[in-house]
Amino acid sequence: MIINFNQIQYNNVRSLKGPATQTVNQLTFNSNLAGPDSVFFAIKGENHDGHMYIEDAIQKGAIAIFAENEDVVQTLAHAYPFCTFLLVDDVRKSMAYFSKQYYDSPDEKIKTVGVTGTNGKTTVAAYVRSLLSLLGMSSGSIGTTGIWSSTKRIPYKKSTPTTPEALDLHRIFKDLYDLGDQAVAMEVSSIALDQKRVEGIEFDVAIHTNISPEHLEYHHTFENYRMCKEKLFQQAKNAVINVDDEMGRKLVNTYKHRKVTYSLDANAEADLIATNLQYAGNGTSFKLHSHGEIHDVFVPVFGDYNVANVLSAIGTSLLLGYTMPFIIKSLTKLESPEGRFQVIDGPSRETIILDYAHTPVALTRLVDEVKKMEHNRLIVMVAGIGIRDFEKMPKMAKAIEGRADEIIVTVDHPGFHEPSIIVDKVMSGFANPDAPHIHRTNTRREGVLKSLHLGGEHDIILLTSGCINGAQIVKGTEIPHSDEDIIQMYYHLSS
Ligand SMILES: CC(=O)N[C@H]1[C@@H](OP(=O)(O)OP(=O)(O)OC[C@H]2O[C@@H](n3ccc(=O)[nH]c3=O)[C@H](O)[C@@H]2O)O[C@H](CO)[C@@H](O)[C@@H]1O[C@H](C)C(=O)N[C@@H](C)C(=O)N[C@H](CCC(=O)O)C(=O)O
Ligand SMILES: Nc1ncnc2c1ncn2[C@@H]1O[C@H](COP(=O)(O)OP(=O)(O)OP(=O)(O)O)[C@@H](O)[C@H]1O
Repeated sequence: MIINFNQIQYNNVRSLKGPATQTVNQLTFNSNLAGPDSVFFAIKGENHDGHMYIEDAIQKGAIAIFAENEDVVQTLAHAYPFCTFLLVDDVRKSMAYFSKQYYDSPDEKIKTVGVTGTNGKTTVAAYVRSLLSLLGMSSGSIGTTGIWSSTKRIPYKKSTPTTPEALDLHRIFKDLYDLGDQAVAMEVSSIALDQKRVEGIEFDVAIHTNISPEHLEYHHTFENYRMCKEKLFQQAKNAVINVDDEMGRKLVNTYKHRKVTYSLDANAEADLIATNLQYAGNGTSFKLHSHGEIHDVFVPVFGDYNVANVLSAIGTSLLLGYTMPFIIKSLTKLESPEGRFQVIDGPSRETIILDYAHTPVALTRLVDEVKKMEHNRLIVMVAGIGIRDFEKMPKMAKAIEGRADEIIVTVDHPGFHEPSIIVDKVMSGFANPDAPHIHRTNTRREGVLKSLHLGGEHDIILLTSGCINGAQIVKGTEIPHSDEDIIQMYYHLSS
């Protein structure tokens, strides 16, 4: 594509050196991935300064560079006169605006729904994708479980665990639009908001599920974390807000556009309230109170918090113009994401539940819900995540202690850490770490096998936390891993 950099609109270009026009066929922020005719964005990261790799990118064929460092731009523009150099105030911001324009603003051609919150983003994005598609607005989704069109999973190589970098994001929007989808529900992490990955997008709907401490290794303070999440609502035309959450209640006061609020509290002031939640066969039934009317609803999901997540999808559909009777009818066919309260039946009538819960709050609520199901003994596996916040690990142990018959402690994604150090950190949260029903394992595979081994007739085996992209991240490498495969193999071998 021929680009005249003088005609591109981004708000922070300080100067342009070199040719104004170039033929561009690739965007990248990683010099190792630069190829002929690429645009390279020099990002200052936690470990490297992208400015150090500009020459590397040029050697590999980059013909335009976005950079913030004036001295570097001066020197390199002189050395590489065939290359275009754009000096900008904020490379990440420029990357977001440039990517949007490069792909012809695909975010404006489809409805965009952004989901933020400590717990529930993946679940809500999947519910919104499913509900909108059932209502006739074919919708994709973007997040931890991958990139999905309205009909299938699309095998992208992901640049990040949850919210893609801007240049991937706009390509995905374009691909979804080209596939005929009319909407996309995407997880928007606090880190993505901080790193301006969604800058320049005006969301049709922004959803807030809840907030509790998370990612403090990145944001350092809870206040920074909260402020990052709030940014999503400064770029949204409509909002869906959980008022059972403190940040949600504050948002309701500050957010001035159209909004739908939701709650599980019969006494709350909210547009959507679910009461009388009851397990019913393969799902949950409840009464939905909305503006003086009461509706009977059945939805094939488990867990009170998942009913709250369903309310956020209902709110989104209402804001996008659908009517309540149509929505309620469609909810009976709602699809859930994999690994979120995913139930597998074992051969001796054990119930194995795979659930991605990995924050102390999510673990507590998950165990509350699981205990409502009929069972003999409860076996719970918890995993410290090496690439996440170490401070939350002991709190995960506290959330489980005294609530399960057997506890297996293991590791997810050790990263560059020694697995036993991560296990020690989780163990430090138990009042009695030497109790005979608490077991240590150093890999997720061992943890799953130990849990299955301890399970018997009518037991529930709850395997928490999980994989990113079907893999365990070990020393920077993705090692393929699937709990489901291990479960299948275990029962096959022992039968
Ligand atoms: C911790 C963190 O914020 N990491 C992000 C950060 O990387 P970094 O600061 O380590 O980058 P760096 O290694 O210092 O390098 C700086 C720049 O130099 C470039 N470089 C480096 C070396 C080289 O040879 N050539 C080169 O061009 C790098 O490509 C990069 O652009 O900047 C990169 C470029 O923007 C991001 O892709 C990267 O996300 C990584 C992949 C990541 O794992 N992020 C996680 C923490 C994340 O974003 N998580 C959230 C939430 C997940 C959840 O749901 O809980 C998410 O949305 O995924
Ligand atoms: N609304 C909710 N409130 C509390 N806990 C929830 C809620 N929704 C889901 N959970 C719990 O949190 C776990 C993770 O859910 P989900 O993957 O949807 O969250 P997430 O925000 O996408 O997390 P991540 O970004 O780490 O993937 C679920 O498996 C469940 O145990």
